[in-house]
Amino acid sequence: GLSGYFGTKSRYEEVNPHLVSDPLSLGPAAGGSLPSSCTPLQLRAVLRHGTRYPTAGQIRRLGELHARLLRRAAGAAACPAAAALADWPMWYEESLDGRLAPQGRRDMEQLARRMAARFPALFAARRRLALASSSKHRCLQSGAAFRRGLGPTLDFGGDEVEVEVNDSLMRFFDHCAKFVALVEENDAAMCQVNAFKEGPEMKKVLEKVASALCLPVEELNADLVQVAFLTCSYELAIKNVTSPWCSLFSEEDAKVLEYLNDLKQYWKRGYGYDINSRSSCILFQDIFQHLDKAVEESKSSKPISSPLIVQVGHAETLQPLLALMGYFKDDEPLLADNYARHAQRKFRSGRIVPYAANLVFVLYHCDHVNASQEEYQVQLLLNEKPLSFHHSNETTSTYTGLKDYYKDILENCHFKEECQLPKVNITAVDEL
Ligand SMILES: O=P(O)(O)O[C@@H]1[C@@H](OP(=O)(O)O)[C@H](OP(=O)(O)O)[C@H](O)[C@H](OP(=O)(O)O)[C@H]1OP(=O)(O)O
Repeated sequence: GLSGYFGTKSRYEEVNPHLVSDPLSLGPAAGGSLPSSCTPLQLRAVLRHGTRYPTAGQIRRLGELHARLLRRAAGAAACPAAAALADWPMWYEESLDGRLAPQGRRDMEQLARRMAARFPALFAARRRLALASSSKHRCLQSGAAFRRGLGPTLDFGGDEVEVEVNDSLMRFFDHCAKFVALVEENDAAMCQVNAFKEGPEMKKVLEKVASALCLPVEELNADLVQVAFLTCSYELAIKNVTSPWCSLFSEEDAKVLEYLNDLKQYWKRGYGYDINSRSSCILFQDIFQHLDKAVEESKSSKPISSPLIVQVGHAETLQPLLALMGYFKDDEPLLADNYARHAQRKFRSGRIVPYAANLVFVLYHCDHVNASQEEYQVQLLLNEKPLSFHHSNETTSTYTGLKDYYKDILENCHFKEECQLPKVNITAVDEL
């Protein structure tokens, strides 16, 4: 099927297929677990919102393409694919603009229930849950759904869904002037993405789609073909149906369109430019400040003030953070002209940040089993699967070992300085 190639529009089930038959299953047991003398002290989760509707811009494009097919279908010659799509009811309205879909609420409720089942001691009654979110509607709604998923038996301080808006941590990219000016608002920054849209792989896809739709190829462009592919992904994620839009694409085409989406993620949120990941150091440091605090409290036998911290953001919250930490980095950059060389790449956004993606830091306190064992240990889970630490290749690390590995970021990455616009007016991409 095509569903493995939907990039950031992938269902969470793509990375955890066992959830299809049982949404509450914890899946295969993760290796490398800690001894029973270790108890979790703090859990910090950074989530992407659940399944959402397309953004207004994409809905507008889809409307345009659909209208074109309607006009085409009114013409003389028979063209079955175009006729089928002209008949397809265009039900997306611009007002849906990236809002959380009902499936997105379920994504979050179920994720919360699995997390609680995985860490029963932390999610026990009367533990404090600090819940924060980006100001976007889909994230606030995701936060509320997550909390609802924890259910009435867990007492997190009454019924009111208190989700704190925290854009400085969840939308740090908006507040980073250097990122906004040099990447977000700089057309030249996306030159690899734009070059790929005009390149030979996309040209082939365009010609195939144009021929299936009996349209002159000049009437199509990469953005319209991409929206057709996106619609296939949205219909599956939101409505769980295989839409007629999917029939326009083969698996080969899907791989090309996945690469197009990954190129955007790479240059806007990943390794493409340093500022993409550096802008997230404010979030990275916040995570370690809270871990530090929990260690201090534990050392002085105080109750942990924030045992559970859950924050809901975007693909563009998680992806830069993972890049800052060095995950999913290929030897070669993703470029318009090295599609073929990247068939086995690590950077596949559908595997990293599907809907409801989650990165979880768990801090443990371990009673001394022997003198050499460190008291504080950490585990990292991405989409509920252990991530190996780069410094050890293991799935658990001593807290001091982890801090030592990221010492430079923790000490020398300052959001304000990193995000300051350079005094000279640079917009050339090679100077970024
Ligand atoms: O779906 P698109 O192409 O409109 O892009 C989304 C962005 O919309 P925009 O291009 O600014 O209109 C959208 O931007 P806003 O937050 O709406 O400003 C997000 O960046 C979204 O990521 P996520 O789904 O919230 O994790 C973006 O989605 P992904 O690129 O993460 O799939």
